Amino acid sequence: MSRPLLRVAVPNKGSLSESAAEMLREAGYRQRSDTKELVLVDEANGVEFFYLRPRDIATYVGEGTLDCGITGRDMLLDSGAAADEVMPLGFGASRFRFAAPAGRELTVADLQGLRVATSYPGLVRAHLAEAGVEARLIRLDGAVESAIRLGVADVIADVVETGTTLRQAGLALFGEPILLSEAIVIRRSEAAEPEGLSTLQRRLQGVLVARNYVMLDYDVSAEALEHATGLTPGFESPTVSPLAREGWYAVRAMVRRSEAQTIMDDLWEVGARAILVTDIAACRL
Ligand SMILES: Nc1ncnc2c1ncn2[C@@H]1O[C@H](COP(=O)(O)OP(=O)(O)OP(=O)(O)O)[C@@H](O)[C@H]1O
Ligand SMILES: O=P(O)(O)OC[C@H]1O[C@H](OP(=O)(O)OP(=O)(O)O)[C@H](O)[C@@H]1O
Ligand SMILES: [Mg+2]
Repeated sequence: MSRPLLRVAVPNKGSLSESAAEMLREAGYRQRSDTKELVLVDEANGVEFFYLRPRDIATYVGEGTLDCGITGRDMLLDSGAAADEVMPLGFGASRFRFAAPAGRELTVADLQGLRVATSYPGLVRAHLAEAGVEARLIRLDGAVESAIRLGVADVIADVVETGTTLRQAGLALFGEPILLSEAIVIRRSEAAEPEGLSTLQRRLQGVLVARNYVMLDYDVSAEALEHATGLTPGFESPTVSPLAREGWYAVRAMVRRSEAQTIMDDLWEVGARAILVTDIAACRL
């Protein structure tokens, strides 16, 4: 008997869509070749992908019509849907912040009675309630940075990545970040774990590791072995094998890609030689 397909929501447009599809491809799944396709069945991997607006994904997953999905943490929390984050995906990072015309020194307490424009009213309402501030929310679909200049709001709350859009609108940030967001996998709250979700998660985790880690190999003498392996402890522990040459060892360990060059310098200093770095194509840890 064939297993039911895992039904996965993927952003069809916007900031997250390309990176999400790329990550799923790296995890071995088929992805659509035409951006107009709405559904793609990957029979061999037991998954069916539904391409939906990122903002709607939490609703589908929360209602249980789809098993899981990829969306932004900010969108999940804004939606109020009965869905939970199961893993962060390391792309689509942004901050959700208040901004006002540059030079207007404000704090969150000053928002009492002011008009706040945003595309994320759920998120802002919850944040203001926690701060005990009552403001009037003006819900806009996008291009929120224009709301102040056009006279419909006093301040805005919006997604900030580089800050370029804010600066161009003559706005400046104030207050603490409301949220640090990134792309995440979500599933329905308080429901049995969908069959196949743990495989999807392991595959995506494998992509994250392959992206963020490299394999380091080197040769080292018995005297320097302890010092060298201290620099490369690996995940569990490094693989140490004796070399044909008496008193020498080959060591293999995973290290963070961002730290590889510094670790190579340090290994050289303690006497390691033939230090090699190779990419990891895929992994399950
Ligand atoms: N520079 C960015 N601009 C907008 N969203 C970003 C950015 N970087 C990351 N994100 C994340 O992407 C998601 C927003 O996606 P998207 O921009 O596709 O939605 P949207 O603004 O509602 O749609 P659209 O802009 O197509 O109307 C959010 O989770 C957000 O945090
Ligand atoms: O800090 P930055 O790098 O400038 O990026 C943030 C901007 O990008 C997003 O807009 P998007 O392109 O999604 O358009 P939208 O406002 O219509 O959603 C977001 O809403 C900000 O406006
Ligand atoms: Mg947008």
